[in-house]
Amino acid sequence: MDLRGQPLEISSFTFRASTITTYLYSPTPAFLALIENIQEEMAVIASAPGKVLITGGYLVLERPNAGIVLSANARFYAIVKPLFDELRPDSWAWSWTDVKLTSPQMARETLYKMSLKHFILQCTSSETRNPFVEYAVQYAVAAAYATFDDAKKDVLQKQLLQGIDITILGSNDFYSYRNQIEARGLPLTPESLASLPPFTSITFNSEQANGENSKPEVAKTGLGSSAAMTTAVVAALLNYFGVVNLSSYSGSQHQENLDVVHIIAQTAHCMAQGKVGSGFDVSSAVYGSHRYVRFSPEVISSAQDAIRFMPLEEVIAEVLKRKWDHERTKFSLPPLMNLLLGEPGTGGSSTPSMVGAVKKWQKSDPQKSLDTWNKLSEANTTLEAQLNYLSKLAEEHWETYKGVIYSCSMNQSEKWMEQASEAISLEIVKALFGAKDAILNIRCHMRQMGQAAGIPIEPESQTQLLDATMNMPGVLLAGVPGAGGFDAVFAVTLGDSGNNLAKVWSSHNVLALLVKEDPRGVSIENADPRTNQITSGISSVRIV
Ligand SMILES: Nc1ncnc2c1ncn2[C@@H]1O[C@H](COP(=O)(O)OP(=O)(O)O)[C@@H](O)[C@H]1O
Ligand SMILES: C[C@@](O)(CCOP(=O)(O)OP(=O)(O)O)CC(=O)O
Repeated sequence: MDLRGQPLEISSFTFRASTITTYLYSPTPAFLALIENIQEEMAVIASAPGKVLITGGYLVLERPNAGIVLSANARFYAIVKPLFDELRPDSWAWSWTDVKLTSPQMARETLYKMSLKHFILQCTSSETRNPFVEYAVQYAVAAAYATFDDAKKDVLQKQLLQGIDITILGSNDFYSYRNQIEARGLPLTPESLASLPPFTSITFNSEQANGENSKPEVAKTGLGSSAAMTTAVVAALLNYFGVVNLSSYSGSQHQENLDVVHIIAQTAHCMAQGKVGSGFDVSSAVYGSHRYVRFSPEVISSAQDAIRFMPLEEVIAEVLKRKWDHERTKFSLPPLMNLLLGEPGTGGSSTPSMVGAVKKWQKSDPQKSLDTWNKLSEANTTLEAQLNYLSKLAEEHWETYKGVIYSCSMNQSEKWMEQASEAISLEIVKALFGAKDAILNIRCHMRQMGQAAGIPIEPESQTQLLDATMNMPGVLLAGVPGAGGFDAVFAVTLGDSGNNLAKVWSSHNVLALLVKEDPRGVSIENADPRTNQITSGISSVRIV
């Protein structure tokens, strides 16, 4: 069958891609031509979620401390396709190709030349650079060369000579639109957020990133746009080249594919950031919600050194072979519980400088800092255990669980005990209190850590907001996610109580975001999100 010129669906590519892997061990020229054609026609669209780290801020930087990370329905999209329709006749002699990166929300278009020998990108337009995407492209191409045999390398070479056209789009939820909402005279409500068009232009923070309290370049909510962006680009490229096939959702092959995406995205993200963080954000962008224990930093730091004297292809081959020992255990919120985020309008924080301050404090006061860390670790473990116990109770006693959660959702916690009429419901309420006490302990030790390190981990303004939030009917947990600071706060609410909380937040100038938990990790999309109209605002105007 001649497929030339025929439009192909992603689903047919999926089938072909798996067939490609099988047949390339003995490819015929006709078969290679067919593959080339299919790949030429295809745009690959990948998406990866943002995150909220609800326990484990700072501690998760050190193994074996765990962090509970929830992925969000806020997603970053990468659309990858050939830049030129046809191979130019003289292209066989080229030692470079073209890469175009478009970020419509930032009104940026950046052009690069990529060396086909070293896979290094050189910016040829004067536009601002995007190191996350640059590393993602270089490492994904190097990963393809590192894993392909000669026949596949030939196909890849031709695919690269067609140029790479990358478009990146982040859901509105990654960014703060408070200023636009205010400028349009709209109320500070989730409904106003939902009325914004999908992939609205991003507000740049007015202050320059040079002062000590410098704000990030864009007004963001703290959902980890760089990790989701890097992961989406890596996944789209690896799928486009045929290194992985992310379209099949189950089985050990899928897990292996996800692991390859994780290694390349994590390595690219670290290099772009110039530091090796815990990696929970890239991990949740790849695997979705889970309990995370970090990888040993050496798996990447050795690559950072090797890059100076080894060809990139060999460095990446080596990184792929290393023992990646990050742990990811299934975790999800118990049923009938919802994640809610509230943006207090204080502008976001710079995480690296806060991490630096905590590390400095650990060095200067090892005894006390260890004591605080041990207490924090204990409280984190308790919260996790209580939530897991609630999930178990829900599974074993669904009707009772449902009844208790709904009645507690309409009451402040001081009245929760009254909702328990027999042994099982009492057990459920006790576990709710166990979780609530644990988050209060976590907050207390986080505040102590902030005071000792001289940084606002839970600043006074957030303390007031969180205390008021925890006193609202149906609120189980509230806290500062991740590193804390002035980013959006989180709450976990019972039943439908999140709607009421959103209203109360609005009346206190706190904007409830449209973000919900969505356990899905990286995935391949079958349509451009701009035509598909995928936004959390459209999927739900209601909060919970
Ligand atoms: N839609 C986008 N297009 C291009 N670059 C983006 C986009 N969204 C975020 N970025 C870039 O990603 C970086 C944000 O990363 P970072 O400061 O680590 O924030 P986060 O905590 O959200 O990961 C910024 O440099 C920003 O320029
Ligand atoms: C301190 C940390 O443990 C958590 C930081 O969490 P955030 O969610 O605040 O992170 P950013 O998205 O980078 O702002 C550092 C780490 O684990 O890397």
